[in-house]
Amino acid sequence: METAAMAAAAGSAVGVAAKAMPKAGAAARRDCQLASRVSIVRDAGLVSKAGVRTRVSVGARSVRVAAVNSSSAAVATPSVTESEKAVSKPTVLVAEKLGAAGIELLEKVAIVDCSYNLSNEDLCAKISQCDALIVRSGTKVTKEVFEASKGRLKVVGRAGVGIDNVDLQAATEVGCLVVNAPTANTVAAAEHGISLLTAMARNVAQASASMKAGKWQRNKWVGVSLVEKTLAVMGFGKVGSEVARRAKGLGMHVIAHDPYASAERAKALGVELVSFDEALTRADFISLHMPLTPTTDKIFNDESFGKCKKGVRIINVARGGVIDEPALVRALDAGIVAQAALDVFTVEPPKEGDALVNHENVIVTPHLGASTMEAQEGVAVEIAEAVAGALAGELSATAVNAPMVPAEVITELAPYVTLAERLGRLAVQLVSGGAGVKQVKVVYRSARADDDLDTRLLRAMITKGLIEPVSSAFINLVNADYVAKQRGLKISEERQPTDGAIEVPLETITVTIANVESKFASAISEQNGAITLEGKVKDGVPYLSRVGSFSVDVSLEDSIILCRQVDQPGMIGKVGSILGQENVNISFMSVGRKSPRQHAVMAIGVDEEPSKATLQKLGEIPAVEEFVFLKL
Ligand SMILES: NC(=O)c1ccc[n+]([C@@H]2O[C@H](COP(=O)([O-])OP(=O)(O)OC[C@H]3O[C@@H](n4cnc5c(N)ncnc54)[C@H](O)[C@@H]3O)[C@@H](O)[C@H]2O)c1
Ligand SMILES: O=C(O)[C@H](O)COP(=O)(O)O
Repeated sequence: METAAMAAAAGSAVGVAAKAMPKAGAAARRDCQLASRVSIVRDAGLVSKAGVRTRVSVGARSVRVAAVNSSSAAVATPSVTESEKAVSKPTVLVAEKLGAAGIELLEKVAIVDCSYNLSNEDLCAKISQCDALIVRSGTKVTKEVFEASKGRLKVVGRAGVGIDNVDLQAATEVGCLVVNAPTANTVAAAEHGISLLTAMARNVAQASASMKAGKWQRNKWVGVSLVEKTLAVMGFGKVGSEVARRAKGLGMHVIAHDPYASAERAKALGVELVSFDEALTRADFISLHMPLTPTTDKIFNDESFGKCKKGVRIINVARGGVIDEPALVRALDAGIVAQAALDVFTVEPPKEGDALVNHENVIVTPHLGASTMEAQEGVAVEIAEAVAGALAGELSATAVNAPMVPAEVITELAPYVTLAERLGRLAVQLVSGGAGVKQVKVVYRSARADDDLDTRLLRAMITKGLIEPVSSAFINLVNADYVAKQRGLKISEERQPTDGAIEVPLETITVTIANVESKFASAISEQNGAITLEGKVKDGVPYLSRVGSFSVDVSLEDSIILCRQVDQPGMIGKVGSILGQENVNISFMSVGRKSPRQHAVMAIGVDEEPSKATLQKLGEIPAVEEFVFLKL
C-alpha cells in the first residue's frame, strides 16, 4: 500500500502493472519490486484484503492490447498468446528511431509501438492509447499532445539531452513525468564538436566537395591552425567540458563561460572561467554548449557578434535557437565571423535555400551530434530503463519535471507517505459545505535536523489525499504543487523538533484545515479552531492518533467511523452489535476521552462500508452525539 501511494506520487504507472520484468541490471532491481508494482494498481481499483492483492479490471486502463499502426516503420504485432500475456502491460509509443537494445528492454515490460514520422495529428490520435512516449529532438510534444492523451500518458522519455521540444509546463499540469537520457550522447556530441572545429579550420567539407566536382584547388583551401589559439567554450557542462578536454589535447588555450559551472572543475581541467563578454573578446574559436532557455535564446546576436574578435570562428552543436541566425549571416558577410560550423538550427530541417546553410563560409551537418552507433545504443538503453522504471513506479533519477528524491529516502519514508495521503484523505472528508479547503497546515514532529528530512513526498501525498477525493484530478509528485496552486490551496509546513530518536524519521504528522466547518464537530481542535488530525507510524503501519482534541489509536488500513458519545459502559458492545448485524467487520476500535463519563470519541476501523441504515442506527444510540463515516 505504501508503494501504491509512492508510485502515484512519482507520477508513474497508476493503473499499470508490468508483470514480465527483465532480470538483468537496473531492470532486475525492478523485478525485485514486483510486489510493490502490483500494489501500484490499488489506486486504480485494486481489491486488497488480508494482505492479498489482486489486480482487477479498471475499465480500459487495465486491459491493453497493442493498437499497432500498420503504417509503422517497425511493428511487432503480438500473437494471441502474447496478447494474452500482454493484457496488463503498459503501451509505449516510440515515435523516433531508437536503438535495438532499448526496444528489446522495453519489450520485456511493455507493448512497444514503433511508429516513426507521425504527423502531429497522428500523434494526437494515437496518444490516448499510450502510457509512455519516447521521442528524440524531432517530435514536438506540445500541450495539444498532452491534452489529447486524456490523462493516460504518464511518462515522456526524451532519448537525448535537450528537452526543448517537450512542453514541460503542459506535462507538469497533467502530472506526466518527463525523463531524459542525459549522459549517453555526451562524448558523441563532444566528438562532433571537435570534428566540426577541425573540419572548419581546414576547409575539409569545401575541399572535398570541390574535388568531387573535378577540381584540384590547393591554394584556395588553405586553412588555419588550432595550436596556441584560444577556444571559448560557452556552457561548461557535460559536453562543454569534454570538448574542453579534447581541445587542450590539440594544444589550444581553453577558456569557458558558464554562470553555474564550478570553478574547481574548470581548474582541474586547466580551463579559465570568464565572463560572457571576456569570452567573446578573447576567443579565436567559440564553441556553443549551453541549453536553449529563455535566457540563452538568441544570446548570439548583432550585439554579441559586435564584441567578438574580427575573424572569430563559431561552432554550434547545442541548439540553433541560441544564435540569431540572420545576425550570424550579417556577421559572416561583414567578416566579423570568418567561418561557422553548425549542427543545429532554429528550424529543423531549415527551409530550402536558407541563407546560413548556403553561405560559402559555413559548413553544416543535419543535427548529427548524438548520431554515433555507440551513443544511440547507449541513449536507447538509458531512456528505456528510465521509462520502464517510471512505469514500474520508481522515482526517476533523470526526471526533468519532478523533484529528485533519493531511493533510500523513498524507502525510509514509505509508511509515512501512506500516512500523509490518508490524513489528507480523511481530513478533507471532515469538511462540511461552503467555502472549500484553502488553508492547510502540516506539522512534522521529528528529532531529525531540517536538512535530514525531505518532506516533498509527504506534502505531495497530503495534497493528493486532500484533492483527489473531492475532484477528478490525478495528483502525483509531478503536479501536486501545481494543482494545489491552481485550486488556491495553500499548504504551509512547520517542523517541530523533538528529543526522540533520530533513527525514526517522524514522530507525528498533523494536518489542520483552517477556516472551515466540520461535519464532525469534535474534529475541530479546541486549541486552534481548525479540523485537526494527527497520525503516526507504528511498526510500519500508519495510525490515526488524534482527532481534534481527542487522542485515538486506530490503524489507517480500512475505512473508519468516528463517533462522539457520552462515555458510559456498554457503548462498545452496542456499536459492535449494530455493525455485526449487517456483517460489517470491525478491524480496530479505540476510545479517546478527556475524563471518565464525559465526552469520548470512538474510532472504529471497518472492513466493509456500512449501509446508510446501519449508520443511522448508530446515530440513534442515545449516548451517541455525532458520527461520521470516512472512506480510505
Ligand atoms: N547536437 C547534438 O546532437 C547534441 C547532442 C548532445 C547535446 N546537445 C545539446 O548540447 C547542449 C549541452 O548539453 P550537455 O549535455 O552538456 O548539458 P549540460 O546541462 O550538462 O550543460 C549545459 C551547461 O550550460 C550551462 N549554461 C546554462 N545557461 C548558460 C548561459 N546562459 N551561459 C553559459 N552557460 C550556460 C549550464 O550551467 C550547464 O553547465 C544542450 O543544449 C543539448 O541539448 C546537442
Ligand atoms: O539534445 C540532444 O540530446 C541532442 O540534440 C540529440 O538529439 P537527437 O536525439 O535528436 O539526435
